[in-house]
Amino acid sequence: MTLQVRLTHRFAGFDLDVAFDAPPGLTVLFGPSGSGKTTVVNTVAGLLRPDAGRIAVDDWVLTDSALRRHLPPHRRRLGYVFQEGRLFPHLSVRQNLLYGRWFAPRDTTVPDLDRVVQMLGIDPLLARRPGTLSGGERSRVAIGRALLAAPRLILADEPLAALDEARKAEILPYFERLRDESGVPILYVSHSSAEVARLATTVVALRAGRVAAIGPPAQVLGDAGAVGADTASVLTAQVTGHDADGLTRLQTGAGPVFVARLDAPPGTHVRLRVGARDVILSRDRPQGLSALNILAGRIAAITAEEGPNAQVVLTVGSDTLTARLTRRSVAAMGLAPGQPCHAILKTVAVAAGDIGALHTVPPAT
Ligand SMILES: Nc1ncnc2c1ncn2[C@@H]1O[C@H](COP(=O)(O)OP(=O)(O)OP(=O)(O)O)[C@@H](O)[C@H]1O
Repeated sequence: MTLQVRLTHRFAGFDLDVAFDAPPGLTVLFGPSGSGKTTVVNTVAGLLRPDAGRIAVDDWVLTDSALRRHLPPHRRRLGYVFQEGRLFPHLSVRQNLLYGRWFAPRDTTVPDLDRVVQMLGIDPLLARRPGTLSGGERSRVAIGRALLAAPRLILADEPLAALDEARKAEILPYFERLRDESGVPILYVSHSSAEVARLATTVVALRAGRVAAIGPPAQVLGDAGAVGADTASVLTAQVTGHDADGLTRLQTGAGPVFVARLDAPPGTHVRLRVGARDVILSRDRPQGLSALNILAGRIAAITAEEGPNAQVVLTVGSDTLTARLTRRSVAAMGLAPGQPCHAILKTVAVAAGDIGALHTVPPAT
């Protein structure tokens, strides 16, 4: 199933004109405050009727201004996951989950409650009321409720924004499962490039009401025109072992990388996020540095930014790595496309772990 969005809408002082497809998997709408993310989501949800446009999931048309079709929100077959879950406080977790089913049409196969409960690890919570749950537990219940409505599309509007880092880390794997197992496109709004690197199958970067870039996270996060100062790279790697001093060894296409111990067995595939500001370049292989993570690559492109900085894009193995440095440094080092170069990574974040085979939730039809 693919969500197709084409829409134009004008508010006083704001002009939205976007077109994108969200294929199966998780599509992040990513952009700064005021770029139009919520307006797009509200239009897809049916809460806002756009001036013009067409929104469809395959041939299920939600909005088509030319046909004057605009389905009301409750007939759109959407599952919602909001900040804090927005659960009903007077109902138990079980009743909240079953509430989702009311929205599933009679002729659809609703995912099995037990399977969803197992997938989200919420079995011990079923008899409790939302008021007694942690923020992360509430989010998991909200994901379950959305799935049990047998939706054709899941909308998640900054679902982690209200959670602290520890709770975010707890809930992210469940969004990965949802992405990998629900079979339903997920449209996910976020400000956070870390969430994009970890979760996105596709990124739609919005800027001032327009699509600035669309593509896989490695491509869009490396595009300064699309994501501004937050440029980052996504590298693919595989866990090769755990060392006695508490570090985990990973193999990238351009050499080994060490990170703080990762709770994942050898062979696990992970995505690494490296901010462009966290990369230092050296023409020669540096010696005597405290940095552990040094990758050998080749300069693919150098782009001047506005102001004193430039972006240098390296090919490292089959990935690309972007470094931000001053134009003065680029000139002083005599950097040019095609040259071999070493990248010293000051900080490496593990963005996503392979979570292995899990109980499959049958796709909603
Ligand atoms: N009902 C409305 N009437 C007038 N202007 C609106 C309305 N809703 C949104 N806007 C304007 O449209 C622009 C885009 O807003 P929107 O909420 O879609 O941005 P956003 O990317 O979701 O921002 P944030 O990340 O802060 O939630 C803003 O300039 C906002 O002020």
